[in-house]
Amino acid sequence: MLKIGLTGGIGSGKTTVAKVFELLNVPVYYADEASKRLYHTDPVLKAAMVKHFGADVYKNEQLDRAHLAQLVFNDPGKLELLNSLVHPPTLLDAEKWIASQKAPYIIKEAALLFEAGSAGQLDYIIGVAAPVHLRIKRVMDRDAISREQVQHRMNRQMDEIIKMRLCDFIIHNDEQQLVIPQVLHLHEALLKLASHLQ
Ligand SMILES: CC(C)(COP(=O)(O)OP(=O)(O)OC[C@H]1O[C@@H](n2cnc3c(N)ncnc32)[C@H](O)[C@@H]1O)[C@@H](O)C(=O)NCCC(=O)NCCS
Ligand SMILES: Nc1ncnc2c1ncn2[C@@H]1O[C@H](COP(=O)(O)OP(=O)(O)OP(=O)(O)O)[C@@H](O)[C@H]1O
Repeated sequence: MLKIGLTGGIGSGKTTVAKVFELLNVPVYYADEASKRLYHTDPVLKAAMVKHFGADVYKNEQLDRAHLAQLVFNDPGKLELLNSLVHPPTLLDAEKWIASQKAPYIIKEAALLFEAGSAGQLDYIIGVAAPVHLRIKRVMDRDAISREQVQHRMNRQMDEIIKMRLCDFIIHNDEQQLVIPQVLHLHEALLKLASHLQ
């Protein structure tokens, strides 16, 4: 089974692209969803979160994401600490999920694939690229947040050009090219690559 990473900067369209792969019956692991689950189900992570970020990161047993985002995206040291707490259990969770799958190939979708050190888990990486102005606009519309809030997160991620250079395949999610034909083309190529492994 081939293990494929799917990454891109904030608002590039990773999740949108991942949903198209899911329609083609490709199992997809969403790292951001997994980390949000682990904040609630992993007692070691939960205790560390309370210890380092205070009891009010949880409200009625639910992680207060807006509060945590406010804390970490304005303070690089705090973000580094959060990453060091949540990325290792997410990597482990992904490994377990991958081991439980049966398919020609699976996809792991993550914004911070390179930054969190999970690229080594994977055979090939797909990058989703979109112009910065479009990424900012899409996230502002999707999350009803300000340009500055999007920019703060963007500033904490690897430069898009460097990230795309590290990828094996690129899907262009701009206003010129259609996404679905690109995904179909890549799906055929990945199935072929996977068949060589059997
Ligand atoms: C701080 C949290 C709770 C805010 O939650 P919120 O629902 O507002 O954002 P969400 O998780 O959906 O992230 C939206 C986008 O923000 C960007 N982003 C999220 N975490 C980070 C980070 N640690 N560094 C840089 N960018 C990030 C990504 O582009 C991501 O796709 C959350 O982002 C978080 O737990 N982050 C740390 C875990 C992580 O690194 N997740 C991202 C991929 S695994
Ligand atoms: N080709 C497109 N045309 C129009 N809207 C799009 C397109 N691709 C993505 N979007 C929209 O842009 C927003 C961001 O896309 P998506 O959530 O897939 O990005 P992402 O890379 O997963 O973002 P994040 O890093 O914040 O998790 C969503 O609201 C999505 O519906």
